[in-house]
Amino acid sequence: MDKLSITGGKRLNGEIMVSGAKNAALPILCASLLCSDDITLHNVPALKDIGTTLKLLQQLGVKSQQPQPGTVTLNASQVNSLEAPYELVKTMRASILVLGPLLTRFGEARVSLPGGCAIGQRPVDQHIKGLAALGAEIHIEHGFVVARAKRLKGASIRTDMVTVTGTENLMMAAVLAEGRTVLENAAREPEITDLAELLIKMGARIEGHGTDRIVIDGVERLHGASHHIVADRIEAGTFLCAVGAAGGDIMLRQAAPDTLGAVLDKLSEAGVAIETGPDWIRGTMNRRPDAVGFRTYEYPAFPTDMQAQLMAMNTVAQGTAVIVENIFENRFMHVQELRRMGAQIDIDGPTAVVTGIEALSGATVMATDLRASASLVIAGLAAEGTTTVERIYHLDRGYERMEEKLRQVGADIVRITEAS
Ligand SMILES: CC(=O)N[C@H]1[C@@H](OP(=O)(O)OP(=O)(O)OC[C@H]2O[C@@H](n3ccc(=O)[nH]c3=O)[C@H](O)[C@@H]2O)O[C@H](CO)[C@@H](O)[C@@H]1O
Ligand SMILES: C=C(OP(=O)(O)O)C(=O)O
Repeated sequence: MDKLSITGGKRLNGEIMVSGAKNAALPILCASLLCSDDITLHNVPALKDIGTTLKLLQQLGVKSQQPQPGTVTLNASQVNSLEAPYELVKTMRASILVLGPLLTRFGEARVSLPGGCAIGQRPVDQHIKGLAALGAEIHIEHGFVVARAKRLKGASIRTDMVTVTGTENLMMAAVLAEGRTVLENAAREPEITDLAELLIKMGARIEGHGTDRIVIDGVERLHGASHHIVADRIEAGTFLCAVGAAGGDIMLRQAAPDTLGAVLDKLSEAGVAIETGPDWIRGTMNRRPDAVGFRTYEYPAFPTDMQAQLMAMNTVAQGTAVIVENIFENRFMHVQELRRMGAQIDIDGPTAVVTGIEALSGATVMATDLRASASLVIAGLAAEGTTTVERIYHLDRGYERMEEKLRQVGADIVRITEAS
């Protein structure tokens, strides 16, 4: 299993190209199931989760080609299976995103229930409730969500909480339903907007994406389209936290600063000088950061997917930060690993109190989930001595060549590949 070895204390200086967003690319790949023409996608990041999704789509009968790095063409004219098996779904919860498209286009779908995941229970009851409201006969059978409907019928759906993949699944189901669907309490994440923009290019009639009320008028069929995936705001935010913790001056190219408002505000508050242009963000840090407290909420508030990384920066800040995780009930697993490096963090339920110290000390730590892994890399970059981050397969799910990108800006970081 691969590990990363990081010798901390190097300032980060130079340019990094931001990749396409994992969380936009995953639903968009699944949207290819909605028509029988070619869907061509650009700026698709080379990630393990993308590979898993392509494998799942191939098992369903979708043909895919990658004419050049970052470009994928998908064709779902010969779908021959309507089942997403446990073996693939268990490795990636986003596999649930084939449910809406398969059901609405083919009238049937069997998708394995994703397992309980590291960061929380993450049920899919709202996906099920929404599809039932659209007229699906839907139940759980032998660990699978089994859904059937001759043709879905538009309905008004208000989810009990804001759910990102829930909104995406229901939006994809509604585009081919008969009549109007109104999604109330919809998620407003930029990845929802990116998916809606692709669907509109495919002929869907959608309004209100980017707000909490999305109105979809179903159409008979969709057609081929091409689309450029939006920049990964979480990857960009992760590199900015790294510069906040380790110091330096980095320029992020191909970024989408307008999707990162809450994160850029917090970094500025911590003392990182932030400059932005239409597609770039520059972050400069010449001193120890100031502690910054924050609470995670749905977009446009501070994202849960950045909680661990900003916590890592806070471990070396001046002062004390209070951090509240409101989205997932078990998303502090990086804390005990950060403590191994000397971090002072107390946890009480969803609240973490971080008292900054002058310097962390390198240690061997274990990555437990995707963003926890990123926080350990940030801590390693800021620490004295060498940090070994084990189990980085989590990191490879969501960061494209992270160690190469960091090396490019002067970090001392290497991947150690060992036979498992
Ligand atoms: C592939 C993808 O885009 N993943 C993102 C997506 O995950 P994901 O879409 O799984 O997260 P949700 O927005 O659905 O989850 C929000 C909250 O709602 C709960 N919930 C959700 C659905 C449901 O049917 N029932 C229910 O109780 C969840 O347990 C969680 O507490 O949004 C999360 C919140 O921004 C991010 O951390 C993930 O990176
Ligand atoms: C939690 C995440 O992803 P997923 O929903 O795919 O587990 C993430 O991207 O931080």
